[in-house]
Amino acid sequence: MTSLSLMAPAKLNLFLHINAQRADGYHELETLFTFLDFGDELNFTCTQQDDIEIEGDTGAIALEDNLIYKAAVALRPFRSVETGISIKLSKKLPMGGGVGGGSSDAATTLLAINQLWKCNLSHQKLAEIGLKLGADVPVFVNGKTAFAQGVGEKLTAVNLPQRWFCVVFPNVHVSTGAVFTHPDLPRNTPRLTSGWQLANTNNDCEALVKKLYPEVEKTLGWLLKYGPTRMTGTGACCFVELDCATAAQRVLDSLPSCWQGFVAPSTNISPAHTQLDSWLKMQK
Ligand SMILES: C[C@@](CO)(OP(=O)(O)O)[C@H](O)COP(=O)(O)OP(=O)(O)OC[C@H]1O[C@@H](n2ccc(N)nc2=O)[C@H](O)[C@@H]1O
Ligand SMILES: Nc1ncnc2c1ncn2[C@@H]1O[C@H](COP(=O)(O)OP(=O)(O)O)[C@@H](O)[C@H]1O
Repeated sequence: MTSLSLMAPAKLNLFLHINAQRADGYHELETLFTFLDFGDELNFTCTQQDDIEIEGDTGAIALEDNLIYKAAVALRPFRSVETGISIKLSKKLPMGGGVGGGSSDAATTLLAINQLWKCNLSHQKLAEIGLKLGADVPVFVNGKTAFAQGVGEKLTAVNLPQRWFCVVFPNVHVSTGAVFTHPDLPRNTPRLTSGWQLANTNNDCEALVKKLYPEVEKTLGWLLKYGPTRMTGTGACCFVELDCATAAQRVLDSLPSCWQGFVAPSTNISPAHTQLDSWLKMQK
């Protein structure tokens, strides 16, 4: 049966400004998303049974709560072949880490099953479907480094120079919802009207998350000696930007054993899109 393997890459928020809160509780953001050439691995295979199976590193997440499953269910109405799907997940990204692990898995699932079930949906349509699964899903479906506004769905592609990052996960799970519903979260950063200089930006969630999770504050302090350091999304992952792989690896090698981490280069095009393009060429 036809099969397809794609990465679900990590994302970093190089900055994250919160401008306002909408009536529905979601927040208007301005953020700069970039992808890393590192992430979960998903293998998709069409099956004779008319069901959606997920195996591998699903952790404690129930099938119906898994964003991979939700993405597959969302595409079932558009299926034009009589097959089910079996999905093997190899998890590399920390859950609830601010690197978009769940959202990226969902987006990669939409991209892959759109092909295998011959749904023939545009990426615009997949992004609309993805937005219902999570605010971060559209940027992964779109697959380009982007300045994002709205809740994260209004995307303007940008090209950034490649940088190397060491990303550290201080082993605390930060709930995105808990941060966004916290009374102390700043929600009134003025919108960027004429572009941005990274030096004049920040992550508006950082001060609150440092207060709620001292381990995050410790991680940011430890990384600071190596270079410009920031928390991604609502955390808990923090990153330091470096000039080359060697410098990034040196940071990882000196990481305290109580923390996890990885190093990877940034990429303006999501690896999932690069892999999908190669797969499509081979189908011709
Ligand atoms: C904060 C960001 C920044 O990129 O990333 P993470 O830290 O999650 O990686 C995203 O906006 C997260 O996107 P995502 O992780 O898909 O969040 P969702 O599941 O849509 O929302 C989880 C909860 O976060 C809050 N939320 C999320 C996005 C947003 N623009 N405003 C919000 O208020 C809402 O309370 C929502 O119920
Ligand atoms: N396949 C999945 N991988 C990771 N998290 C998932 C998955 N499916 C559902 N989730 C849930 O989504 C949450 C993380 O969503 P995600 O978009 O990855 O945010 P973050 O960027 O904070 O990791 C996790 O707390 C987890 O409960």
